[in-house]
Amino acid sequence: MTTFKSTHHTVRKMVIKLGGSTLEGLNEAFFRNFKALQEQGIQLIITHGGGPAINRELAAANIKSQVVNGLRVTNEEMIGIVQSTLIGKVNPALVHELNAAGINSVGLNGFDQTLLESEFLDYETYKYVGKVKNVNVKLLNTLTESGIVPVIACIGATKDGHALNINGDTVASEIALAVGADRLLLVTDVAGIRIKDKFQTEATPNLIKQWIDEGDIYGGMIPKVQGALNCLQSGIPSVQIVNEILTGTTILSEELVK
Ligand SMILES: Nc1ncnc2c1ncn2[C@@H]1O[C@H](COP(=O)(O)OP(=O)(O)O)[C@@H](O)[C@H]1O
Ligand SMILES: CC(=O)N[C@@H](CCC(=O)OP(=O)(O)O)C(=O)O
Repeated sequence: MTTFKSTHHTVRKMVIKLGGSTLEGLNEAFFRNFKALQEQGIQLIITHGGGPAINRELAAANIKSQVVNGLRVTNEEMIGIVQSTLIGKVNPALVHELNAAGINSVGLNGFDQTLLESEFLDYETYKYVGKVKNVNVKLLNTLTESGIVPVIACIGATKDGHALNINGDTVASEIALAVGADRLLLVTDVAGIRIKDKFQTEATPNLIKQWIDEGDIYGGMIPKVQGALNCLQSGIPSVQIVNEILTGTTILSEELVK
């Protein structure tokens, strides 16, 4: 587990991002611990990715994709597949699992009450990839204050109704910032940042910059650490990159909610 900064504080709002790599392996302990956090009065928001599911659907359509700085270059042909996979398949499957475990959840994406108002990030380089301009915090507050967990797919919506592909880690950090979360948890398939075969327990902005420059952090880890830094620099007390599956440990342990 890589902790960017750890202070003892009371957590009231927490954003948990479930990487596509983790979605098929959520276990009973995850749901149990999630409920324990809710019972302590912590308001929870889930965001998710779905990279592996998107890869499968693109392969089935014989489309190859390219990743630049950890972001999938998404052309016009691909955005429809990304949108239908995340909103039509990955999101309802996760919402079903949560509801079946007794966690009241609703599935959302950027179009719902303009939850994620977005713009093109850089059309030349990434095509239909977005950046978040505004988050509908009121909608999220209404749900969380009613004990409902918003489960958000990482699709943004432009003012004129285009769907844009946004990396799941970016959405998670933007939402954490917008709602003023006390903690952001990025759940993935590795137990934190690994540099030359050693997991880093702590990371600083300077080290991260160096690790990216030297190629020790690459691919999907880039938007993760960038999102984490963005949150820390804007005052979110703690961001952690954790792995639920490989370590078999309880990720939502009591230590996290002190
Ligand atoms: N320094 C690093 N430490 C750990 N993982 C890294 C590092 N650099 C790149 N990665 C890659 O990032 C992956 C996690 O990102 P990603 O595949 O996007 O996961 P998720 O679907 O959970 O968002 C790891 O499985 C690993 O292949
Ligand atoms: C722009 C961009 O890179 N979008 C991501 C969205 C899904 C995602 O982030 O999934 P993970 O959480 O599994 O990485 C993609 O197309 O793969």
